[in-house]
Amino acid sequence: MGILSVPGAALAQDASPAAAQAAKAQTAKPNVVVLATGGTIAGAGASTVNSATYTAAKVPVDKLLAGLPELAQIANVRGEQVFQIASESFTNDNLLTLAKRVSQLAKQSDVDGIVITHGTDTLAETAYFLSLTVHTDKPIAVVGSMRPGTALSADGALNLVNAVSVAGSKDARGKGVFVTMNDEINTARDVNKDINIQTGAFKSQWGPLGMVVEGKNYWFRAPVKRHTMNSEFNIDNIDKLPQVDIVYAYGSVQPTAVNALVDAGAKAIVHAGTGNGSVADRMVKPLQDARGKGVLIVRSARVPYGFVLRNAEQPDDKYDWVVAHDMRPEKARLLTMLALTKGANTKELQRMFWEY
Ligand SMILES: N[C@@H](CCC(=O)O)C(=O)O
Repeated sequence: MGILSVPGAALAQDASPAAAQAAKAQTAKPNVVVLATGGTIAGAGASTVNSATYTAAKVPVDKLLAGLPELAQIANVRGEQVFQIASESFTNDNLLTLAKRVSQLAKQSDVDGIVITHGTDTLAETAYFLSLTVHTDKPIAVVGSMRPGTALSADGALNLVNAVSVAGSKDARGKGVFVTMNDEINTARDVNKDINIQTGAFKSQWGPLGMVVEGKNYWFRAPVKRHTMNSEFNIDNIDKLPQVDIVYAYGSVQPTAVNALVDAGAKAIVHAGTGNGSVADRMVKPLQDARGKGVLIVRSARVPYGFVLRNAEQPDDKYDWVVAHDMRPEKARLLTMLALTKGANTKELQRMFWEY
């Protein structure tokens, strides 16, 4: 018998088995906070056939949660609207504000797990930033959707239910920050948005950690890289992030962007090179000159899979450059910013790219 159909007489008795059972079920459920930041998961289109034409960041978190009574069976859920933006407009300040709030909540004894709803465009960046900076063993699940809730076969509802389920589970503790979309549980470090128009958009080149199906987690692997509790970065001690920018490689590329960024005060430049992080001959000197002025140079690749080898393609030891290992340029930028908050030199930054 459901709690709502318990007769009034039974409710009036403090010690009735039904009331006691309901109270126990309430306390046994995990407490999960949903921090909403916008994106398609809070988007709305003009009609059900608008799967790609819609406005992101429209629906407030309370309305999102109220539309999903299923959540109450999994956890005691409450929402907070942190931002209401499309994620391509996320800034360093947004990252700091969000991570600090996540850290505060994670310290509360009445919070068991945290979900962040987010636009998918930079979702993987935010997830990685949280995994590098929030010291907690409580599960953090970052989630979005590829279709607005108004569309046919909208994916946000199940993605959000799965995120709450993962964030509330004991077996997810200590495994860091997750991206839970399309039934998969991916680790924040490895996952990226690889497709811009399908629901199976998020992929990790090293494979998902597991799957969440009907509220149960099925784990197949665990992250081996440093994250959350084992990170040397702590958002509680970071109030500002230095300027780090990305330079993209392509045929006929010229040093214009590198020079302009150095002049604009970049403290590090991530070079999104071709192939194995290769650098055009005419770009080598400008990058060396930038390094000579104290700017850190990180050699990454615009190729989505594989990884960049040190001293292959370019003599990194000789030039005092760093390689981004398997980090995509936009994630390499995050780790580099955090390294700079600690005054890291190239040796320390390289060590961080191997470890995180
Ligand atoms: N570009 C928007 C919508 C895309 C999405 O959430 O899937 C954003 O990242 O917030």
